[in-house]
This record gives sequence, C-alpha cells and structure tokens, in this order.
Amino acid sequence: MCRVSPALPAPALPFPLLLCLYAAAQMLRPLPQKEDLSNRELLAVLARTLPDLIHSAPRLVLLMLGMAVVQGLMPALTILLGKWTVDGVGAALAGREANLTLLAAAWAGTALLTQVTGVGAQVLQGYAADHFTVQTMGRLMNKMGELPGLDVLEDPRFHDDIEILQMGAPRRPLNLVSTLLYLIRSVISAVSVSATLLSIGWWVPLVVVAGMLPALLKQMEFYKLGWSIFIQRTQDSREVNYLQRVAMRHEYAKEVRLYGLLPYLQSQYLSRTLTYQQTMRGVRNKQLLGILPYQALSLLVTAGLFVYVVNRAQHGTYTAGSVVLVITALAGLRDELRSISEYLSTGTEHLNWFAKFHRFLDATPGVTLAPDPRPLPRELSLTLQDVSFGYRGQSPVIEHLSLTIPEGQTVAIVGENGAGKTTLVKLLLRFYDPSEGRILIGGAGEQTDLRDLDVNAWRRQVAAVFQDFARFEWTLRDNVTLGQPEDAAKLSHAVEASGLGAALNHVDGGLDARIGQAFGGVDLSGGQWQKLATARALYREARVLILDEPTAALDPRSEKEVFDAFAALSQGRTTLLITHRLGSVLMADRVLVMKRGRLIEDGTHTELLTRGGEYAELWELQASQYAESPVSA
Ligand SMILES: Nc1ncnc2c1ncn2[C@@H]1O[C@H](COP(=O)(O)OP(=O)(O)OP(=O)(O)O)[C@@H](O)[C@H]1O
Repeated sequence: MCRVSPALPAPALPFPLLLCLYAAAQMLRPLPQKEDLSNRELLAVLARTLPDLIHSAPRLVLLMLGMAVVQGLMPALTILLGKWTVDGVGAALAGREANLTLLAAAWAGTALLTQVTGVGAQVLQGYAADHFTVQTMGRLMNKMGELPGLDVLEDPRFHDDIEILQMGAPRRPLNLVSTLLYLIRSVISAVSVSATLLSIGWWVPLVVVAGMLPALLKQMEFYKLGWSIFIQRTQDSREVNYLQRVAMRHEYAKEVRLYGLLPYLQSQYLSRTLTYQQTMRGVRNKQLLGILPYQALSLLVTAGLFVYVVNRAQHGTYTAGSVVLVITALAGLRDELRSISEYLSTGTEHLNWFAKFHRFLDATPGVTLAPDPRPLPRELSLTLQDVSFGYRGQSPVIEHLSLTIPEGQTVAIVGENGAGKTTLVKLLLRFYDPSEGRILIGGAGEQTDLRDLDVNAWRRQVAAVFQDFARFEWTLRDNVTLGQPEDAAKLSHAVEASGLGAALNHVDGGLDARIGQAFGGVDLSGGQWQKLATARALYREARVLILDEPTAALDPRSEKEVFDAFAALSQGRTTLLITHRLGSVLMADRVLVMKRGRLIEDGTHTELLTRGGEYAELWELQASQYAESPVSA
C-alpha cells in the first residue's frame, strides 16, 4: 500500500493516492493461467535447467552475468549525468563554478561502456550458444541411444514434442540464458532508475511503479499467450505442413498430378489455416484491447507526475536538471518494466520448452536396456513361448505364438496382409517387448530371455532387409558399410551379389556417388534402392538373416540373382524370409503360415502342400495364375 508524503501539497494528495489504490487492487486480481505449468513448476524446471547450462560454459556465463550487471547500472548513471549536466549548465550560466568537461567525459565514457558491453555480450552469446547446442543436442542423442525400442518414438504424445525439441534444441538454451541475463539487467536498471527518482521525493518511485505495473502485468498475460499459441500451432501445423508437403514434394508429385489432388489440398490447407488464424486473431485482439485501459492509467500517472514536477520547478522547488531527470527516468522506467514483463513471459516460454525436454529425457520406454546384461548364448536358436503382443496396449496382433527356430534353419513366414509377420520380426529384434510370454535366445540349457541380453550385442548378430528399408541420402559406399570399418573384398562381394554392380556402371563416381535428391545426388530406381538395402545386409557378417519382402521391387532376373545370393548366404545361418512370392519359399527348410496373429501351419513346403490347408490354397492360387496365362499367342 502506498503512503503519501505529508510534505505533499494538499491538492496533489488524492490523485496519486487513488492511483495507488487502484493499481494495488489490479495487482491483487489473479492472472488467468495461460501457460501449461504453474509458477512453482516453472521454478522447478529452472532449478533443473540452469545448473546444466552453467556447467557447460561456466566462465562464459559468469562473464555474461558481469556484463549484464554493468549494463543494468548504465541507464541510471546516464540519467544522473544528464541531471548534473543540465544543473551544471544552469550554474555556469548563473556565473557559478561547474566542471562540465568532466561531466561530458563521464557521459561519453558511460555511452562507450554501454556500447562495448553490448557488443561483448553478443560475442559471448555466440560462444555460449555453441556450447549449449552441443550439450543439448548431445543429451537428446544420448536419450535416443537409451531407447532401444520404437515405442516412445511411435507414442503420439511425443510426436509433437519431438518436433518441438528438434526445432528448439539449437536456440532455446541460449534464449533462456540470455533472457535471464536480460531480466537481471532490466531489474537492476529498473531499481537503479527508480532510485534516481528518490531525489524528487521518496514517494515518487512507488507511485510510478504502482501506476505502470497493471499495464505491464496485462502485457505479460499477452506475451504468455505466445507459448499456448506456439503449442497449438505445432499441433495444427503438423497437419498443415503435411498438406504442404504432399502438395510440393517430389515423392507425392505423381499421384498429386495424376489424380488432380492440388485443388483438394489447397482447400484443406486454406480452411485449416483460416480457421486457425481466425481463432488466434480473436484471442489476440481481445488481449490487445484489454491492455488499453491499463495503459491509459499508466499514462495518467506519468503525465500527472510530470505536470506536478514542472509546476513545482516553476516555483523553484526543483531544478531544471530534476525536470530532465524525471522525463528520462519515466521513459527509462517504462521501457525497463515493459522489458521485464516481456522477459518474464519469454522466459516462461523457454522454460516450457525445457519442461518438454525433461519430459522426453525422463520418458521411460517400454523396452529398456538390461541393467546387468547376460552374455550372448553360444548357440543362437530362437524360441517364442506363448507370445502375445498389441501395439501401445491395443488389441493383440500376435496371439499365443509358440515356436522354436534352431540356429542355421531357413524359415519362410507367409500369410495374408496384416497377419503379424513383420511384427513377429520386430519382436525378435526387440523393437518391442511381448505383452505376454517370452522370447528366448540360445540352445538347450543356455536359453536366455531376450530382455536380459545386451540388446545391441544381439542386434549385431542380425542383418535385415526391412520392407520399409531406410534410404540414407549418403554415398553408396556409406549406405552399404553404415559406419562399419571398410573391407574392400566384402564390400565388392555385397555389391555384386545384391545386383547393385550393374547399376554402378551408370553412376558417375561409382561407390562414392552421393545418392538421393536431398543433396543433389543421383536418384536410384525403387529396385536399385532395394538392392542397396540387400547389399547392406550382405555386408554385415551376421548369424541371423531377416528378409522382409526383400525382392518386392526387383525384376525377375534380379530377384533370381538376389535369391541365389541369399541362398548362399543363408548356409549355416538362421534365415527368416517373409514373402508373398511363394516360389521363393522353396529355398526354405520350413514354412510358417500366420493368420490374424496366430501360427496356423508349420512344416516343410511338401508337408504343407500335402496337408491341403491355407498354404496349399495360397500355393494353388499363385500357381494357377501362371498356369492360366496364355503360353503362346
Ligand atoms: N507401428 C504400428 N502401430 C500400430 N499398429 C501396427 C503397427 N505396425 C503394424 N501394425 C498393425 O499390426 C498388424 C500386423 O501388421 P504386420 O505389419 O505385422 O503385418 P504383416 O503380416 O507383416 O503384413 P504385410 O504382409 O501386409 O506386410 C496390422 O493390423 C497393422 O495394422
């Protein structure tokens, strides 16, 4: 509550008093919470974030803090120098002694120091940004390394977060530290500038701050909206960006043109964007108009004080220098308080980002690394014991699956689309853990639950050609070796056996040619990409080979060559071949037929044909397609 000086002339009393009361009442009104986190939670995030950031560049942060303190004191010093100079000029004009040269030098020194510390702070920020980015990105990458499975990455709760984290990692840490330093600078500046007003009267800073605060708190509310708008935008913008991508990217261009999709995409894009913009415009305008009365109050207080000081100066109570001081201090204080409210709000935004960062770092994956991994068994036979699994706790897509695949066996897995064949492979690679049952690795007497093994050691024993293999836009060589030490003989065999060798003849630069369009490389055909994925699997010396539709994109000659290569490679290795081309099943020792997540048939090709079940039916169906084809026209 404000107290009014008894020395204040009677007519001036009610005005500041009323304003103080009004301002106090406004300040007591609770602010609507627009941000995700409470102030206490934000402070907890700050307490966790700051030590990490300081630790990554302690000297830089200390230097930046020193500069912020110096910069914070400069405005008050400049204001006082202004007052003293004006009063000095007055004294000199009246024939009294005044050291104006010293004042001018001090003013110039202050201006210079402000400039130097400003530039210095920016240089330091550049260095700090490099440290922070490396540290933050490093922690994100480390976390990725702690996520052996795919569950967290596929969790819809993290889809938006991952995009926000990726975009923010290079800038949020520096933004947070700079905002805090700016905040410290502005608080020091506001306090010291307010202190200069004490020379007018002890009540002056109180009245001024009380008059300006409501507008600034309101302003802060508006800034706080920024984060909610940003979050909202990320959710909406993923949809909108997707539409944009479909309209503009090469990979969709053929269908977009053939099916005349552009008008549809445009209308979807426009309607979503316009709805979003309309909502945001409404919120923004309401907020901005809401600030107006508070700004009027702030203006009234400063104008009132100005009139009062000018009036009293005319009667000789204050010097001309004091009038200059009030003018500059009021302007300075208003700017600083506005900056404080802005920094508090943007700081909140950065802390909200860090809250997401921590949430991701703290995410506990369903698939965890074994704390004390058991050694890999000598023999790598695979056993599923009553395994069931459903994605993200949904209804099971694998149900009560039990089977054993001895090391060295070649097994074909067949079945209709969606039967669970790829899911079975993903479970064997421990991208997910079964919801029920166990997967055991090892021969009799040494079987170990897959969950208890070092998952990376296990995966090093496996090579795979996935149905949706990755297309790394690196050189052909890097695409095959994938960061492993290069062995020229192995590389050349993998390239030839996969059928990639023929394609290389037409590519400038051979194995060192960059592929893919993202960096202006040569693009490969679908089949060539698949051969590349095959070469990758062939290059890896693995004891288990997983082939999920490995020849779907290959021409018949390439398919034959690749299967010959697989047949040679599968000797002595456990091979799982998922395929709809039943002709290729003949290379398998055993066939598993899956239907709706269950194993319905298990035997050799001949046994299953004789049994006359699902497999025999599928075989007949495919064979009849060839038989019915006219042999000669
Ligand atoms: N990441 C995922 N999240 C949720 N559901 C999934 C996911 N992957 C697959 N599914 C679902 O699991 C079921 C089994 O899919 P899976 O890919 O294992 O079948 P598949 O037998 O390999 O089929 P296809 O022959 O078509 O490749 C399907 O119903 C599919 O929709």
